[in-house]
Amino acid sequence: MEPLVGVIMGSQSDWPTLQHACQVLDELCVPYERRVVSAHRTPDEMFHYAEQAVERGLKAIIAGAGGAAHLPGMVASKTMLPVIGVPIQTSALGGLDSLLSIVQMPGGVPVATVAIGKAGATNAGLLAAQILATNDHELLARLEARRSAIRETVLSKLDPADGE
Ligand SMILES: Nc1c(C(=O)O)ncn1[C@@H]1O[C@H](COP(=O)(O)O)[C@@H](O)[C@H]1O
Repeated sequence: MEPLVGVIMGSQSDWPTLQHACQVLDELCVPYERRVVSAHRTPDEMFHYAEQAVERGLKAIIAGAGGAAHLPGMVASKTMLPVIGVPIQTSALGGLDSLLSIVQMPGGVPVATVAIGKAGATNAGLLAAQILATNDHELLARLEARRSAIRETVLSKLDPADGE
């Protein structure tokens, strides 16, 4: 199946975080591709990737980067696809550097920014799936089932001291 979501990251070292977005897409049977591409280290390839994304059939891009995290914003500047930015946790500044680099886009070029790290990557996968589900009833049903399962888990553990 042709990929509908592009999962890109500034470095292979971001994979432990971005794999959580891919796990969600796998779980929901959303076809995706994954690739390392960097605004800083491979700028020409990054522009090419962003420029070709629509005509290659992608519907959303998840872009993770750490530190001076320019990748999501630069990709967003070169495509009309929705771009979801995932801030990578960093050892120097805890990921606040990544978060602020991604979230503070100038008006006119949006990046949908999620939380730092694993939970953010998971939500990025879900958000991409929810965008696709606006046009896919079966995917919507899978998302609803996943949400119901979360609800059931919480309801089954209402007493926080259960199991002590
Ligand atoms: N923020 C960016 C960009 C970019 O924004 O284009 N390219 C790489 N990086 C980040 O550099 C960090 C360290 O990378 P290395 O581990 O390869 O040194 C990674 O978190 C990556 O996302």
